[in-house]
Amino acid sequence: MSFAAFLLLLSPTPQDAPAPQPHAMPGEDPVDPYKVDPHNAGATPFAGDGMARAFHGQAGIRRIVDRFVDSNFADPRIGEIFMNQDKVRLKRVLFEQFCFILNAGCTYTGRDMRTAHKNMGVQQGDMNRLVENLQAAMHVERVPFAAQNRFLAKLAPMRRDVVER
Ligand code: HEM
Repeated sequence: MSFAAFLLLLSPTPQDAPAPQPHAMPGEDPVDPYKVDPHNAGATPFAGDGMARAFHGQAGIRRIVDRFVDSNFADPRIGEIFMNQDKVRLKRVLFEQFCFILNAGCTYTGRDMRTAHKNMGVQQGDMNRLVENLQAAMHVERVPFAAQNRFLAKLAPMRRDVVER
């Protein structure tokens, strides 16, 4: 038997394999189906390439998102909300969202903010803490302060879809 045929034997049959999620990366948990729409990102992108440059392009955005997500998971105040959530997916879609909004050349394929944060019980204090973690990650990447604040101002209105009252 050829090596390729042997591998085929080992692979799960189509009936066993869960339906692949469009856009998902290896290691992600499946999520309930939803419609992919750029509006799901919750904000319109900046014009021009100034913001993308301030964040050091896709590589810089990737570093910020990785650090930001890790700090949220490790956070003594809000880490509990992230516990048992899919970090692989969160890093991917959050990168897409930031990259899309910063006009750095990405499409957002994640869920809308209301659906993504439904029944999570997020309070205003949690949101403040998350913003502090984002500020710290942008600071490490040396994003100029004015650009940090322009970006935070884009995210601020999403509060109404994230925070529960
Ligand atoms: C403007 C503020 C926020 C933005 C832009 C944002 C963005 C996102 C995005 C893009 C996703 C992934 C959506 C998807 O999987 O399709 C997500 C999921 C998540 N967010 Fe946020 N988020 C915000 C605030 C918060 C806050 C304040 C918390 C809690 C302190 C939080 C906790 C989570 C958790 C735990 C998930 C994972 C949900 C899951 O996998 O089912 N988020 N968020």
